Amino acid sequence: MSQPTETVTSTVGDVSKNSTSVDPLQDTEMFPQTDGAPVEPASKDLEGVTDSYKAPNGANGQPKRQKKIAVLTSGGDSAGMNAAVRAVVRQGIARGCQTYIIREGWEGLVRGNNTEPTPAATAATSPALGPTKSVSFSALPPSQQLSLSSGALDAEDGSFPHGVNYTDPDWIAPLSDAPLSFGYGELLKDGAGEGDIEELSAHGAMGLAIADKEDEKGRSLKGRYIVRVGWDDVRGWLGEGGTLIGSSRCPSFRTREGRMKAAQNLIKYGIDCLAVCGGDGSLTGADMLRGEWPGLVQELYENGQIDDEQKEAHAHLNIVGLVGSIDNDMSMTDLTIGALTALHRICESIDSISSTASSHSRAFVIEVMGRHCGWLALLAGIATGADFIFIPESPPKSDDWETEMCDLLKSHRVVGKRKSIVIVAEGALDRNLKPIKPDYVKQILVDRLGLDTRVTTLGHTQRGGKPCAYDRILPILQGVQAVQALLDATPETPSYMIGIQENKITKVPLLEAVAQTQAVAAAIENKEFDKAMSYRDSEFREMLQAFQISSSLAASNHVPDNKRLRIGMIHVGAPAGGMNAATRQAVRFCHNRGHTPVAIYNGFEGLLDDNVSELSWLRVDTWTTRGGSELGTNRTLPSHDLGQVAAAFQRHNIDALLVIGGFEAFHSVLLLEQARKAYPALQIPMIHLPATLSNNVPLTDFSLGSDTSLNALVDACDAIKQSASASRNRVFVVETQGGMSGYIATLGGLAVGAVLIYTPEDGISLKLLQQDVEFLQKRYTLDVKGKSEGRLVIKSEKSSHIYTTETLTKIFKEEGKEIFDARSASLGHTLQGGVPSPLDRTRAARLSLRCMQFLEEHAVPNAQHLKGKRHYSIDTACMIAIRGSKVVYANMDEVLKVTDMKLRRGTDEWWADIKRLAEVMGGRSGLMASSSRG
Ligand SMILES: Nc1ncnc2c1ncn2[C@@H]1O[C@H](COP(=O)(O)OP(=O)(O)OP(=O)(O)O)[C@@H](O)[C@H]1O
Ligand SMILES: O=P(O)(O)OC[C@H]1O[C@](O)(CO)[C@@H](O)[C@@H]1O
Ligand SMILES: [Mg+2]
Repeated sequence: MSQPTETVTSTVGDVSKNSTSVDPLQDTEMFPQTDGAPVEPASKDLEGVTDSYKAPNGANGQPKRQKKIAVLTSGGDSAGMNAAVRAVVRQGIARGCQTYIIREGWEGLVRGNNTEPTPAATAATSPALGPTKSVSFSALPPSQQLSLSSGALDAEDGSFPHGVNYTDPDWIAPLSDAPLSFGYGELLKDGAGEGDIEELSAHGAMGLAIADKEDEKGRSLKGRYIVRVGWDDVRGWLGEGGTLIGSSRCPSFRTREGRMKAAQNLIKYGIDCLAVCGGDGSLTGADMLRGEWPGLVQELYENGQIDDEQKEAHAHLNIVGLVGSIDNDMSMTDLTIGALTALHRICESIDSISSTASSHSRAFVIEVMGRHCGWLALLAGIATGADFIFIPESPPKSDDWETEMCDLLKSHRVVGKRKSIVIVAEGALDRNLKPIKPDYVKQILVDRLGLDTRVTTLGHTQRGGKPCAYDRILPILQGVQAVQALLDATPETPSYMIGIQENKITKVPLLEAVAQTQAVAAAIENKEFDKAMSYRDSEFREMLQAFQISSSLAASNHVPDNKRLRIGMIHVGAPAGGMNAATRQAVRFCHNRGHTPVAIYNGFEGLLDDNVSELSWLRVDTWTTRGGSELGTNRTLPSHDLGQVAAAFQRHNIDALLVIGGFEAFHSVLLLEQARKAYPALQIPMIHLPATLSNNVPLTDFSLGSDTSLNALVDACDAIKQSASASRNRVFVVETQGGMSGYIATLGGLAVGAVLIYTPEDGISLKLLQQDVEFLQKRYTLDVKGKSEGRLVIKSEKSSHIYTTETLTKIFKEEGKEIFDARSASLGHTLQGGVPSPLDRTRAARLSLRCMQFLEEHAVPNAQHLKGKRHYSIDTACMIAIRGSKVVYANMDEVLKVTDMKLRRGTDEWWADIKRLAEVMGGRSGLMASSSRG
């Protein structure tokens, strides 16, 4: 990973100069100053913080400072920010740090705390431990309190796989050593902000009633922006939309004076590590604060606002960025926290609009968010099968885009399409940088095509609502790595931004990511659109290509007649979300290139019955949104009758084969490849596109359908947890599908905050059950009486033959005694999901396009007439796989090497370590860790 260059530094420098002029519309002052008073001189008194922890001694016998980590959310809110805050807080505590939240983004940091906490608020609650337990970290070896190396850093490209080493028992700080709650969590969750209990009380009984609701102990957040939090303060936050700690656009932080106040407040509270979750602007601000830090500290010292000790202790500030923004506009990461949830909201809306559009044969012009980035519009276009999109990075090709658009929509109408959907990104531009606005687009459609057209602006509905599964998992994985990056930071290391590339959590220098993001905007401003696209990640470019191919009916891309292929498409195994979207993209590719898409219905059984036909462009139009399998699928393998399968390929002149499905689909390609020698008709290129909710296909990190399934699980578990919480003291054992793979249980468990997860990989033993019961008893005992949270235990269906879901539930019920109760729920086939998730739809389109390109590259036309004259190497019978940060084609030999054919799963499941992480985040590891080791 290259370090930021000087040019990059000067780019950022320019931004800071320009940014002193604040756009009043962008940065509305949200919070009137409460007293207008300047921030008081910093004192070392840790106002409102009760734990008088004994810092352990360092090597020289002097007390060591315990790390203090604060987290804030800034810029436009996005779903998943709460999960990020929860992850930073819990991971920070698990690593022996003190944790703080900063309310209202940079604004809160500039303001600091103007009020003292009420006496009640100073009492940290940890019922079993007494109200103000001192935190004794002397029990921990010193190495655990400061920089712990992940050991998993991939030196090659500066990124690391998912793991901090969760399996190391010494890694985790005992949870019982720290106060579980400081009491503010519930207030924040209930939406309390600047309430003023005294003032409300002055308004009589009504006021009191409201005040009572805010906090029965008289706690208030008024004037308090830097708030100490404990483990339980962030409980129940995973499923909440927006950001519970508040966000803002803060004009004063754009000024040095504002950042000076922020620095003073950080020092005042002894905070030396800061995690910032926000968009490009917020992270630019973070980078500026870190860059200016030495100067700010010096100035505070010279002004007498901090003393020698503080100056020395705060010579460096460690900052890490988590990218939270629905726009997905940050460079050097594939996805930002919240972008996928916004895509969920958009797809829900456009799916609904589509049915009414079709009923009335109407056109709809839909505006989606994205000030400078077309990701939402592009992905929504693919996921919903829209006809035309406008995005800032890639404006329509011609200056006369009106004609370009009308021609395309007309071509769709000519083949019989009843509806027309045009998606316009908020920041859409033409090639001359003139904004393209929905009303104008509508007028064109009415005037030129005579279409009955409506405009819908989705607005802030896109930013709201509960996070999808991925926007819970991603912020947890990234939040954990953010804490790691903070603990690993030295004065010499740059500030990092935690990102993701395909399925690999990465850390990249913040400065570089910010500079590249700004370079996209600059390229657009300079009308260098190719350059702007080149700065977006490769996924973005492939998605655009997939969209263009799927919506164009032009013959201009047709290959010459003698290169045209008949490409077979078949579904094998159980249905999975995204199978139909993948097939649609494959069919559209064929039409775009002049090939013939040949559908094989009902799997290999159907092939033997000659249940085969060609698919038209229009026939697959609505398939993006359809769950299940439109072709029909079953588990029959070609080995059922290999000879007849080969004969059928010959009869139908199949030149190449796309196989979409799970483990059986992989097995089918393997069998077909192995039979190539015996049957010349099988001498065709073939590719497997993994699709199964179990995600048990070896080698690939993800199969289509697994995201849909996780979302179905999350929805169900949210409802179950609500019931469990309402009934108090209740544990729910939730059974998931997944065959011999614990993927759904593990990732689902992480996403819903399950306290225990059982998988076939790890199995269940009596000893484990005893420990788990002990943990549950401990955990419920620590809850504030009458306020117990419902807790979830996720059990994969094949975790144990003996300890079935029913048995487990009975054991928990019996052993819970008066402390907790137990119930069970089995999710069964609901996990196949209804409507496929946007991630599965778009991933399907992208991977399917790659598969078709692979087949086109390797196939020869009229394969069946060249019997015996062709010999394909094993490299032409492949699986397309997402592997770490890459999409790869792996031949059957390569796949076999990492396959356990008996257990029908991979031998190197990338997520194995995530179960340990889920145990950390659910509290089991910390609570069961001994505080007496040393
Ligand atoms: N150049 C800058 N210098 C200092 N602070 C900045 C700078 N740019 C932004 N900030 C701070 O970050 C805040 C949020 O920035 P912005 O409004 O650009 O949103 P964002 O973080 O990009 O998120 P999103 O675009 O997703 O809404 C600003 O109000 C300001 O306080
Ligand atoms: O909520 P606000 O402050 O009006 O900001 C809206 C903007 O924020 C975003 O949602 C995120 O940057 C943009 O897509 C949108 O233009
Ligand atoms: Mg932004």
